[in-house]
Amino acid sequence: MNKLLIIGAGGHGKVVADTAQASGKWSSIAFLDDQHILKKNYPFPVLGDIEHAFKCVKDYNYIAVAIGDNQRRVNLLKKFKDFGFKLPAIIHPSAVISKYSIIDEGSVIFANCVINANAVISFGCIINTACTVDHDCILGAGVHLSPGVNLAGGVRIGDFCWIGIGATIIQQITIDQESIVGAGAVIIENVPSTSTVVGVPGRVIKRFNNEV
Ligand SMILES: CC(=O)SCCNC(=O)CCNC(=O)[C@H](O)C(C)(C)COP(=O)(O)OP(=O)(O)OC[C@H]1O[C@@H](n2cnc3c(N)ncnc32)[C@H](O)[C@@H]1OP(=O)(O)O
Repeated sequence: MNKLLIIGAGGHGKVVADTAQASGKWSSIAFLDDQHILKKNYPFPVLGDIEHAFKCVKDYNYIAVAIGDNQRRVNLLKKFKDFGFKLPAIIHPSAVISKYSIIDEGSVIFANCVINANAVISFGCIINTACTVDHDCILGAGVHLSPGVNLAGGVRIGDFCWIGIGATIIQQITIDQESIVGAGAVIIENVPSTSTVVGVPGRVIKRFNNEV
């Protein structure tokens, strides 16, 4: 039977567990969290801290990392993969996924998302509730689309970008790596790497964590 460990028992972890359970692919689901003493009243057990994973590989063959920090999530996924865990793509049954799209391992796709033809969701992405990713979009590793993000056709998003809740990105735009798009922004021009962009239309307010 397939058994799933989830690293991180916070809010995002709850939704990952709920999504995994809804997908019906796991006979057993449990969490690991470094603050496991605080995590009572979860519908799934919290077995111990994150290091405990290395003792669980014989009992739990799959692992998901439910940590919001994009770089840390990807680093942990790679570490657990090297150790012998399988990394599932966890997809809610209400999501509509084109058979011509690619969803890489370690990614999660929550309820009511639509992923259209030729889209690529790379390693360790979070496609949060009710996002649409249209045809030919390419998302790098560790991208997080917050709830309700809409990407038009052919959008490219670099590694470790975070796109805020309700943002909209028009067709053929490139958002370079490690950038942040603010909640509700409408992006109509390419965004350079390590930028923070907010507003309608989007404007860069920070680069390399400094004001511009
Ligand atoms: C399931 C989940 O919960 S997933 C998580 C969903 N959450 C989100 O999507 C949150 C997205 N985060 C944001 O939008 C944030 O405001 C960020 C990341 C864009 C900016 O955060 P910070 O870097 O801390 O910027 P800060 O708060 O200092 O704001 C800087 C300026 O930008 C403005 N600003 C910040 N965010 C926005 C926004 N989304 N739209 C318009 N203006 C904004 C601020 O008002 C401020 O303006 P001022 O200088 O004129 O006062």
